[in-house]
Amino acid sequence: MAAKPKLYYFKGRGRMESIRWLLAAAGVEFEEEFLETREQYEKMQKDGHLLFGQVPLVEIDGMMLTQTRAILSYLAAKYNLYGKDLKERVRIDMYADGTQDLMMMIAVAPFKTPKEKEESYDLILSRAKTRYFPVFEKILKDHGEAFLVGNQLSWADIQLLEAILMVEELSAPVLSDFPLLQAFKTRISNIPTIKKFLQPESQRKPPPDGPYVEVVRTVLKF
Ligand SMILES: N[C@@H](CCC(=O)N[C@@H](CS)C(=O)NCC(=O)O)C(=O)O
Repeated sequence: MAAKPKLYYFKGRGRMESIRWLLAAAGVEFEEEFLETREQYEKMQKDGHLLFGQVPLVEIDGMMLTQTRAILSYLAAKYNLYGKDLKERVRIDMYADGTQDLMMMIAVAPFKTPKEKEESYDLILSRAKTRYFPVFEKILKDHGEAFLVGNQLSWADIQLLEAILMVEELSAPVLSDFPLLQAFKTRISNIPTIKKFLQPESQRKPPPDGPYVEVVRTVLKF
């Protein structure tokens, strides 16, 4: 049996969380090593596994992979979550890049000053409601299927659910004007592997708190 993928990152969401989501949705078990000290990070640098000196790092199929998007597209292809042809694939890429942009705005906000943080959250909610959610509502309407692309689950669906839940943590309810997205959320949340990942005991990480922000600052020295 192939070794389980191993994820090297902080004990929090950041750039690794979408990778955790994709593996979990694919029903793949994974191990994690958490970065907690500067020494650990320096050792990883010395070992030469961090291509550009950065995490996420994922050990899988005999490879040490970095660069979040490269890792996500490898996993999407490997676990049949990347459409049936190039045209589906490029739409999945567009949708996943869009939700990733929105989620990165949320991920960096806790590292800002309280005033900047407040402004960021206002901007995120406005972007979610006026830029991203209307687009996905229309895609679901025009496509008329249970999924964003084609007629089977893809990386785009998984990441959109992740993004919706992150925005809802900032201000629920955010989907009242988006009935198709509300139904999509219910539908995708009930896929058994995803339902399992949404349980409290899973490897899904909570929203960042003060101690997490401090660990990241200490390890990365900023
Ligand atoms: N483009 C890279 C960016 C990775 C990145 O910025 N990682 C941060 C932690 S979330 C890091 O390792 N920063 C240390 C540094 O840039 O020196 C990716 O998407 O994986």
